[in-house]
Amino acid sequence: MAGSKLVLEGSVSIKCFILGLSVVVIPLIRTWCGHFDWVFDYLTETPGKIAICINIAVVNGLLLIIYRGPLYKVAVRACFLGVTFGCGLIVSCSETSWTHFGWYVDLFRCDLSCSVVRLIFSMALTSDNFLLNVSSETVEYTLAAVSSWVEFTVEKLTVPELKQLNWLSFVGLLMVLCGEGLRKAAMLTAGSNFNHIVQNEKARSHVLVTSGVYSYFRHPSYVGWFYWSIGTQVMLCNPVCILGYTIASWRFFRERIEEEELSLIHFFAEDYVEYKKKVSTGLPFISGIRVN
Ligand SMILES: C[S@@+](CC[C@H](N)C(=O)[O-])C[C@H]1O[C@@H](n2cnc3c(N)ncnc32)[C@H](O)[C@@H]1O
Repeated sequence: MAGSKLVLEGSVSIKCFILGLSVVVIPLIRTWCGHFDWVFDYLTETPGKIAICINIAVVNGLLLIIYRGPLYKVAVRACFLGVTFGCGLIVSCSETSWTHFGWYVDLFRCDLSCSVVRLIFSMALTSDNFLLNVSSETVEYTLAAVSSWVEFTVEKLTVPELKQLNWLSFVGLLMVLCGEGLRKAAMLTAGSNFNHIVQNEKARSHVLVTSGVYSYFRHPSYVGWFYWSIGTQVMLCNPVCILGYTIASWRFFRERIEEEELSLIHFFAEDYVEYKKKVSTGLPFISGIRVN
């Protein structure tokens, strides 16, 4: 029963993501008749904006007719991710000084819309998995994202040359891709033992994972996430947010690791203590919970 719900929600989210992504067709139709470099201009011109608004309204109307209740929530979120991913793609492919911002939007969307990967892990694919629900952590996440957009825009207008450091943006892109790769590798390795909410009670099926990426770092997904978040700001050449994200993520993971390791020692006792002795957390200056 739960399995069929999972497959249904998974297929709805994929279909709606693609439906939202259809936004890329609008400037492409015009591009086939003209030059590519005005694709971005088209997005910012009034006819382009109207065409995109009409596209979104039509798609949303379709979703309202087709889906009801919780399935509509899944559909509308997946579609929203598709639309923003599509807009990011258009900006990334255009000859504009906003290209790096387009990369950022797409990589950010990729992270949020990893419903396909989550399907592989057989996790419950509810609207929670899009990480767009309002919880205190999501508010902080949104604040962090908004401050990076504000910094990017302000500096782009006041010190535009700072946003043209292509080599730095490539370093950031590399950090984002490697971080995301490590995080996904951790999820794949841990399988059903990987839970987005730190567990306080041990499930019967929960076993200690020490192989694969877990043999290099005790917290590979947090290592990946840490460098992914800083990488997004390096990519945007945002000096203030690079510092802010580094401090905020470091403090967040230090606390989270201590909380998580307390439960893990409770669950696996000596086995975890032994594992802790052999493998480091992977995060700079974070050693995890102290064991006497
Ligand atoms: C979001 S996952 C993060 C896992 C790990 N901290 C990482 O960075 O890859 C959190 C869940 O993973 C579980 N967990 C963490 N390390 C584990 C391990 N080595 N083996 C099995 N479960 C683990 C914790 O009990 C927690 O519920």
